[in-house]
Amino acid sequence: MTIRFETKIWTREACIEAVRLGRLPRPLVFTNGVFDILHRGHVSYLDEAAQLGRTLLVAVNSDASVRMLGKGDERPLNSQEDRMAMLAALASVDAVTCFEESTPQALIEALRPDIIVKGGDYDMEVLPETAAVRSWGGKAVAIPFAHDRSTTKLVRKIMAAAKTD
Ligand SMILES: Nc1ncnc2c1ncn2[C@@H]1O[C@H](COP(=O)(O)OP(=O)(O)OP(=O)(O)O)[C@@H](O)[C@H]1O
Ligand SMILES: O=P(O)(O)O[C@@H]1O[C@H]([C@H](O)CO)[C@@H](O)[C@H](O)[C@@H]1O
Repeated sequence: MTIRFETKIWTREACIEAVRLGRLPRPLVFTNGVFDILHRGHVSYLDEAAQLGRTLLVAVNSDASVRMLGKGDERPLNSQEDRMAMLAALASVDAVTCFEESTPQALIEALRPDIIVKGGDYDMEVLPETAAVRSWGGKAVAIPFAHDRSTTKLVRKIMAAAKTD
């Protein structure tokens, strides 16, 4: 049987081509991140991001790219394929792709989204992505950090629970 949400997963090249051909209608909202253990903060933030435009595209750091970010030797816990599948299964997400670099800058420049979004743990004013999106008339939006959730906190909780076993 077909897993319907898997059609939302695009290679980088297919994604760029789909945007060029208007198959991912604008306003195009772009966000990126690791999304290692999906939590309520993520899904609320993605729902808010989707409401800013017509298409929400999520770019996930590849496993090699996550290792460049220094989040810890054990990260990512979930592979890029699994992280992309979890995101594609969400109603708020229209398309998912992956990037190999340590930042999404080159992908953003290729896609030229109308809006880029991060969570409120980022200061959009200092991100290089913000300067890029503004250069073609787009906007950078921070969505308030919500529910006091993070993958790091969940990992700590699991480790603490394992120690008391
Ligand atoms: N609780 C939250 N509320 C709003 N946005 C969030 C929240 N947690 C993460 N985000 C946003 O989701 C995107 C992906 O973040 P990320 O996967 O780094 O989340 P995280 O749970 O904080 O992970 P980690 O603990 O590994 O840093 C980022 O743009 C981040 O700002
Ligand atoms: O999941 P994270 O750690 O929020 O994702 C990172 O975001 C960075 C951000 O866009 C600041 O430039 C990005 O550079 C990094 O590659 C991760 O996607």
